[in-house]
Amino acid sequence: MKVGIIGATGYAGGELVRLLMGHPQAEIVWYGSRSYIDKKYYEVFQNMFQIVDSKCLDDNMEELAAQADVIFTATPQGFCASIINEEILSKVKVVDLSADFRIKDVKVYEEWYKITHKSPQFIDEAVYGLCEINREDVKKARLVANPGCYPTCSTLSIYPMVKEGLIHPNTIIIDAKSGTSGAGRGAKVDNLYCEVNENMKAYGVSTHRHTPEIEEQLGYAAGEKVVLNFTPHLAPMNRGILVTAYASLKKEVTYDEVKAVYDKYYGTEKFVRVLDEDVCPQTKWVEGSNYVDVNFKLDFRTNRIIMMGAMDNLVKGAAGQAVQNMNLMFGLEESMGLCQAPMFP
Ligand SMILES: NC(=O)C1=CN([C@@H]2O[C@H](COP(=O)(O)OP(=O)(O)OC[C@H]3O[C@@H](n4cnc5c(N)ncnc54)[C@H](OP(=O)(O)O)[C@@H]3O)[C@@H](O)[C@H]2O)C=CC1
Ligand SMILES: CC(=O)N[C@@H](CCC(=O)OP(=O)(O)O)C(=O)O
Repeated sequence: MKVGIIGATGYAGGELVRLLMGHPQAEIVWYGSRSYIDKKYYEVFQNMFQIVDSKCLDDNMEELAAQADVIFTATPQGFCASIINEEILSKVKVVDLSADFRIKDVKVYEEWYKITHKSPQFIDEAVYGLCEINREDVKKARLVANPGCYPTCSTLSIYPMVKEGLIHPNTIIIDAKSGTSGAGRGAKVDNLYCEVNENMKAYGVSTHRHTPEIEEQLGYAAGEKVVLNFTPHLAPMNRGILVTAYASLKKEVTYDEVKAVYDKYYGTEKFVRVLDEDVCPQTKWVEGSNYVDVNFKLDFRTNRIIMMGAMDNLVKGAAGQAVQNMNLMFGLEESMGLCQAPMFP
């Protein structure tokens, strides 16, 4: 399968290259860039020295669509929507890592992202690529909206409880932490070493753009509109997302009952691991892998449940999930190229 990556010189694009190098059916034919056109790819990422000798190319989607079977857009918000058209989609499948096609209500997208959507006509068709939940639709898709990093970890951690109607969805509070690679490779003062190292800070409090994405996905599970609190924090680590979410229980439940619910949804899932009782997910246990570790704790004193999740933002939160989607779209084994065990320590 011939693969083109627009935004191959970013963190998510770089991770796509790393994963696809180990994919037995994929050959990268286009290393797309905006700032490094004609430079060798390994000059941008020296970890690819003597591994990738190709040059970076521009973002000519028409030419790329003629050469590739699948295109990944690992580009800023608004880019994919600005270049997609019917001709491209008739020739090639597209997995967009940005948020352009994740939110079904274009007004909500424009309000939270502060940009005008350039291709609203494709929003309905796009499939939200949370593989464990939308697998059958992904298999038939031409255009997949790869979920956001926080929404992947948050939704998978909470989904079984909402779907089974065991919690009041409007009491959900999500506290999340991310490593700095989640912010991309672009230079920003907030992400300088001295600002991040030995420091923890909340950001986007009550305004983070992943809020409506999580609300929409949990809303489908609940069968009703969901409104929740989501607070992200920047953590002094390269990779990883940790979610701790709280919600009120609708009725008394036992550990075994809730464990059975998580096993019902994830027992046969390769990439979602429901940990043993009292084991809390850690970012280090999933680093470099496509796994999401989830678990929960019942707090009988407050009649609330605490739901936890950990994953690597660049793998299951971006490039790994994008490859998982590609595998489904092309009828390949879903885990192909994604079986790396997590790195530790
Ligand atoms: N980092 C993460 O953990 C996650 C990221 N995402 C999403 O993936 C996308 C990429 O993120 P990330 O890799 O972190 O960002 P980076 O800033 O690291 O990379 C952005 C990439 O897009 C390219 N680019 C920027 N502007 C343009 C443009 N106008 N035309 C064409 N290419 C352009 C850059 O090219 P160049 O360097 O050559 O200028 C670079 O390759 C974003 O939509 C992000 O929200 C989703 C989930 C997780
Ligand atoms: C640490 C950090 O800054 N993280 C980014 C999330 C990046 C991301 O995943 O963006 P999309 O999912 O929307 O494409 C942020 O909070 O904006």
